[in-house]
Amino acid sequence: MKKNADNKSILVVDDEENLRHMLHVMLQKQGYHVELAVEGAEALRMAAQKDYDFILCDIKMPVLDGVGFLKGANAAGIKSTVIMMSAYGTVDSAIECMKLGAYDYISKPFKSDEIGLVLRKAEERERLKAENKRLKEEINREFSFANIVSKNERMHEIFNLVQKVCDYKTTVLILGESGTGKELIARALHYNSRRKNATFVAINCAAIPENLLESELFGHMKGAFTDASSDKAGLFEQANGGTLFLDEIGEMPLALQVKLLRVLQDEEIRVVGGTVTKKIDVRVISATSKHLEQEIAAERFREDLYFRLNVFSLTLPPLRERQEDIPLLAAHFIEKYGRKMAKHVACYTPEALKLLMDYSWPGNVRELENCIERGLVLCEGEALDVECLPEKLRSMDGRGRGAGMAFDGFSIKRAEESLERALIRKALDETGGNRTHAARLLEISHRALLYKIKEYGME
Ligand SMILES: Nc1ncnc2c1ncn2[C@@H]1O[C@H](COP(=O)(O)OP(=O)(O)OP(=O)(O)O)[C@@H](O)[C@H]1O
Repeated sequence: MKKNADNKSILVVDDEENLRHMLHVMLQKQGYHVELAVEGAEALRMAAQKDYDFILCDIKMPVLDGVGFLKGANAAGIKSTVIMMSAYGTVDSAIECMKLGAYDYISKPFKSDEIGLVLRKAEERERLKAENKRLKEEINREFSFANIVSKNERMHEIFNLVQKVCDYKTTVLILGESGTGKELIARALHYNSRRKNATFVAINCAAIPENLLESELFGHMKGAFTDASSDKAGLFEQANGGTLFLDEIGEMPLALQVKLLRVLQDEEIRVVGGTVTKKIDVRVISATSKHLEQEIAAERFREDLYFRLNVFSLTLPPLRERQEDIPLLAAHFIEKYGRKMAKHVACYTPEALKLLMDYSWPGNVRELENCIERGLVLCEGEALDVECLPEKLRSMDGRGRGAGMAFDGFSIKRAEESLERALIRKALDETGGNRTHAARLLEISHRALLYKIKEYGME
C-alpha cells in the first residue's frame, strides 16, 4: 500500500487485542508511526508525555472509557486530533464525544479504506489549520508597527497613543487626508490588540449605495426587500469579537447615522426585516478625510454620533508635513516591490530623491507607493533613477519652474504651499543653504523663512 502518512504518529486505544493488532499492522503499512494503549487512563498518561498527531480511540473500554478519556484530554490540554471508534449501540456516546471536541467518529466494523479516508480528511484539516495559523502570523507581522514607517515626531506620538488605546474597546476616530495611512493605523490597532484573532472587517461607506448600506452593516432577513432571497449576516456580526473599520464615515447617510449611534450605545443590532435584537461585541474604528465639524455645521453629520465616535481621535499629518519620511518610505517601498517583482534595486539616486522631496504628494503615502511601484517596473539599473519617475515629478526641475504643476488638485492653499516649498528649496540651493541670504532672495523676513522651513518639514 502507498505510504502517505509521512511518519505521522498515531495512538490506537482499544481493549480488543485483535483490533489493536489489525490497526497496528494496517496503519504502519500506510506510513504511520503507531503506538498502542488498552484503555483510556493508559492513553492519557501516554498522550501527556508525547504529542501524537492523531489518537484513534474506542468508546467502550474498561477502567476509563472514550468519553472519560476525552474529558481528561481536554483538562490536560492535549491537542492531538482524536477520532472515536463506536461499536453498535454507542452512537449517542460518539456524538457526545464530538461535542467534547473529537474530530470525527467511525463505526465498527470498518474497512481499512474507511479509516484511511477519515485520517486523510483529518490530515487535510491539520494542514489547513497550520496554514491558517501561518497566514495569521503573516498578517500580524504585516500590520505590526515594524511595517509602519516614519521618523516624524507627530507620527510617533500617534504610534504611542495607538499602543495605549489598542486593548480598550474605546471607539477611535482617525482623521487625515486620503492616503495618509488611516486604514493602516486602524489595522495596527486591531492586530496589536487582544482582538487580533477575531476578524477585522473594513467597509468604505462611500463605496456602497445608500439603500444597501444598512443591510450590509446589520444584515437582513429573507424577504426583507426584493433582492433578499436568503438571510444574510451583516458586517457587525462578521466582526463580532473583533473590529469594524468604517472608512469615509463622513459619507454615511443621516438616517443610518441614527441607527449606528443606537448600535454603538446599546451594543446590539437589529437585522433589516427582523424583529429581535442581537447582542454584539465589536470595536468600532472610523475614519474620514472630511472636516466633520464642517459637516455638522452643514447638518450633514449628526453631532451626537460625532461625539460618540470621537471618544479618541488621531490625526495623521499629510506627507508634505513630514518630508523626513519620504526617503524612508521610498526605501521601504523599493524593498517591498523589489521583493515582489524579484528585482534587485538597492536604493534611489540622489537626483531621484531630490525630485521625490520636491514634490508635494497630494495623494500622500499612497501616491508615493504607486510612484515607486511604477518606477520599479521601469527600473533597469541598481538604483531608482529620475527617468523612472512620473513626468509630473520630473517637470519640477528643482529650479522652481513648474512647481505649481506638482500639485494635482484644485486647492489654491495647497498649490501655494507647493510653490512656496519649491521656491524656498531653489533659494537655499542658490545660497548654499544660507538662510539669511535665502530669505533676502525670497523677499521675506529671516524669521518668516525659519517658520516656513519648520512648517513644511524642510529642516
Ligand atoms: N507610514 C507608512 N508606512 C508604510 N506604508 C504606509 C504608511 N502609511 C501609508 N502606507 C501605505 O500607503 C497606502 C495607503 O494607506 P491607507 O490605505 O492606510 O490610507 P488611507 O488614509 O486609509 O486612505 P483613504 O482615506 O484613501 O482610504 C497603503 O498601501 C499603506 O500600506
